[in-house]
Amino acid sequence: MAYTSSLPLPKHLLLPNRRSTRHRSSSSVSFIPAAAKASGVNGHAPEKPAPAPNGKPRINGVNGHKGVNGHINGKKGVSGHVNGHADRIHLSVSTGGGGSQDGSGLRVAFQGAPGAYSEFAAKTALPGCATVPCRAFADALAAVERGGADRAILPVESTMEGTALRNYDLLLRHDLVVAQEINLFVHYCLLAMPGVRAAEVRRVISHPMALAHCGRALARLGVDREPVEDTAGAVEMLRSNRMLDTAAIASPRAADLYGLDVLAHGLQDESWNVTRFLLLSRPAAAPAAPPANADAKTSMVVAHRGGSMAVLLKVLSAFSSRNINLTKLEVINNEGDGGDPAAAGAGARPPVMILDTSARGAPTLRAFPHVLYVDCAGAASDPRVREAIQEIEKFAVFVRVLGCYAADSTIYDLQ
Ligand SMILES: O=C(O)C(=O)C[C@]1(C(=O)O)C=C[C@@H](O)C=C1
Repeated sequence: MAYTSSLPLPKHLLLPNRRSTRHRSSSSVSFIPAAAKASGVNGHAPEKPAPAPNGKPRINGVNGHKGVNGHINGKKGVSGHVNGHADRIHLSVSTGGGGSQDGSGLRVAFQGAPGAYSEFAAKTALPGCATVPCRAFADALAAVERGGADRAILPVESTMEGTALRNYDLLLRHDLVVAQEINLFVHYCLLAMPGVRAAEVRRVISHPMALAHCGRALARLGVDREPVEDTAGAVEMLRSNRMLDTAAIASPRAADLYGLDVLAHGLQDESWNVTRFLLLSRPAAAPAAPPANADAKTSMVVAHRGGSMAVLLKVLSAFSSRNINLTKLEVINNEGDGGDPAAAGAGARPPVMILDTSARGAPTLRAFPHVLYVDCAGAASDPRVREAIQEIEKFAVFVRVLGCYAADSTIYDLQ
């Protein structure tokens, strides 16, 4: 499993590949904001912060992280620095596509039933939006492509899981761009039908990620685990089937929404559990460039011929020579098989499929065994970022810019 870490702890910079598949490796450096962690005590989540000016609860991010290239991203936050840490407020983001600042008029597709974390993330990013439940993330993305929704929301990394490669795979197959990012604190609760006691629970159902994130607590409970489509879907299932020997892992909000009892709070193995979501849009309906007062971020995927170390150095040099900070770097390789899954044998992961929208005519899906996922500070229109991409294009097989949007280091706490 890939691992995502937060700065500024140097030991987090180079992390082992924990993915169990033999032929694909993935290693990442990725920076979900770490400010609140730094201010927490003994690994416990810090006290709940005052609500942000827009009424959303927030945990302040740090704007003083050291980046991969050692460059310090020391730009001023909206309210200035304290000891090098910026107390940032939520950046307002132009929603484009006819929506207003708070997203009213926009339909946001999410995976799961009402009450899923993805829906909360959408509603936090765009409080005025209408949410559209979908069975799977693929359906949410397809809804946007077909015009049935204006945005899709996709969890792409978490502090416990690292990069959600399954969702990057989806993103790359679609002609959609990143319009906005949002970080959400994920608190898991154990929910059961009213009156059911913890000792009566024999089985726990939830989204596979939620079950994985709560592995230790579930082992202590000694219960069976069963994966279902999403956390809120598990709660809905419990309710509609009046299951009395089963509990669900979901949010406290889902408990309210479906009228279930909360048997336990904070079930996750790590108290610090943040998920980063991306809001995706059709390219034509994406917001214009981020507002001038916002720090911009550009996401891209770089496909190359392999020989990762040399390529990696060249990519890093393209950015560091221009003093551009990286906020994410994920290396994906099919190892030892030249990228040929047939030669690699059973268990090999197929190459990454990326929709190439650059050519004239219909976009085509292309297969690449070696790719890098890169997020850098700065707008795609910034001459330094443009030049860095042009330099990378000289040695890469293919580069696709996935979006340029306002960087948001705020972590929202919906507890
Ligand atoms: O099932 C949900 O509630 C979701 O929004 C999905 C999802 C995920 O896919 O990672 C999102 C965040 C949580 O970590 C658990 C599950």
